Amino acid sequence: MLYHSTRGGSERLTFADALLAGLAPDGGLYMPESVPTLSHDQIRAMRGKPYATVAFEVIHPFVGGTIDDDTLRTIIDGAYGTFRHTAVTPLVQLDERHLVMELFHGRTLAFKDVAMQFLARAMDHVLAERDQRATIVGATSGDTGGAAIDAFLGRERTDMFILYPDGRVSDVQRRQMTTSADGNVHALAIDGTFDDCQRIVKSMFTHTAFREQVALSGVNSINWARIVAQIVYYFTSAVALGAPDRKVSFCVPTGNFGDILAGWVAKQMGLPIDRLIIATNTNDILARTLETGRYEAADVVQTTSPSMDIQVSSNFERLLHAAMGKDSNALGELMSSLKQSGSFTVPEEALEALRSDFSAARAGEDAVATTMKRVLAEQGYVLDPHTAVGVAVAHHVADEENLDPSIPIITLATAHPAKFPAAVEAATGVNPALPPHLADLMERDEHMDRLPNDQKAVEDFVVSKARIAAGGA
Ligand SMILES: Cc1ncc(COP(=O)(O)O)c(C=O)c1O
Ligand SMILES: N[C@@H](CCOP(=O)(O)O)C(=O)O
Repeated sequence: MLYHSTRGGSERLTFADALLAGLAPDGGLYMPESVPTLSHDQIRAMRGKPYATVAFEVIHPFVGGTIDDDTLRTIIDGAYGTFRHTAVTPLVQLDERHLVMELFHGRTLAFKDVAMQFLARAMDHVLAERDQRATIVGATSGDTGGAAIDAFLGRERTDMFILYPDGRVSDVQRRQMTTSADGNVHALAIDGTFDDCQRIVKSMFTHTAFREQVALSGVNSINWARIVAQIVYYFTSAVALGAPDRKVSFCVPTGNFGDILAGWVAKQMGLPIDRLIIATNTNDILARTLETGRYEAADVVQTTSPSMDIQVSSNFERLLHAAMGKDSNALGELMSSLKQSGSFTVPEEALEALRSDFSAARAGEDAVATTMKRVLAEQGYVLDPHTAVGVAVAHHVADEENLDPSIPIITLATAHPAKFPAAVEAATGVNPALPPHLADLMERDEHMDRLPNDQKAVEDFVVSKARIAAGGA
């Protein structure tokens, strides 16, 4: 199993190399040369198995032997042993047709924990095996940062720098990043949006001298290993509802397009998924793209679902690459157009391919608040605002597109309501409590560095702090 860049660079990497590399030097994202498939018998046999067992079966073919089987099992067991629910990602029925899959039982209360706990252990293993160090730089709109800092806590082979948009994350999210006891972790408040943070991080990967000087690595969903670990819960949830003998649809609160891309890969692997529904908040670039064929960035609007306040969805490039028949040159032209003019037009054939798998809609702020209130009143269940975007869109698309009512729709519950208490309380009157391990979060001391929205300033900071740049072993 080898990986290549969406932009067509000639290098072919193993899973372990792609894991450390993060983003390709040509600015593209790594993709497997082919997607492994699972037969219906293999999928059926997943029923009733523990999450970690299914995780091994799904992840194993992508790893291609670059991590030995016993170590891979240990990594997976360790990762999912950190979850507070034995099912890891349990399903909750909202009504006859709609369910939510709770992805927030990990240490930082967001779906990012599912993949990050795997990624940190896998990366640590590969670095130890090679006796190497790495400098991790990541961009976050709130959740990836906290999850990465927690998962890499105390790992001696990495220094971590997390860029977040100053003033645009919730207090709980910020404190999960700024109260780490680990001296190798740096929370950087950037004077800009998440898109600015992500642009800086991605440009660092194409700055060869810097990349090599600090042995740059990434933990955002531009790293293929993140996607792989996120594929697993599509399988566990679908088989719990009768797959492969029954189809399931998924509705995914979407920003950087990593989570829903994992669902699309699950479908390529043979999981019978009916619709993949992209749910956006007011920052609705993906919903507009599916409707009009124009990918057109607008100014980011701050919403009550801040982790989805994103315009440039990195993983959309992976989907476009497949939808355009892996034509890296044509894809490269679209990406240049995006860089120069902030927009591009999806070729007609590719658009048709996207529409055959995906539906999309947006939920504005009123719909989000109304959905939180309604679901509490009708089902006694408290949604976080991101999940509420998903539930609102799932209902809307089911009605609008007249979807087959016998096919259940699972909305991914991507965060715990306690991460966004102000928005939840304003909509429902309920003030959700943090779990015991975070009970003193709001009293802990905070440490962060404020930096301008400028790649050079961030690179200089990283070089001045990263132990590898100072010749650390
Ligand atoms: C709570 C929450 N929901 C949804 C999303 C969107 O996920 P993705 O970026 O994978 O599309 C994010 C951030 O990525 C998030 O933190
Ligand atoms: N919503 C994310 C944005 C980054 O997403 P990633 O999945 O690419 O790491 C966040 O909360 O940071």
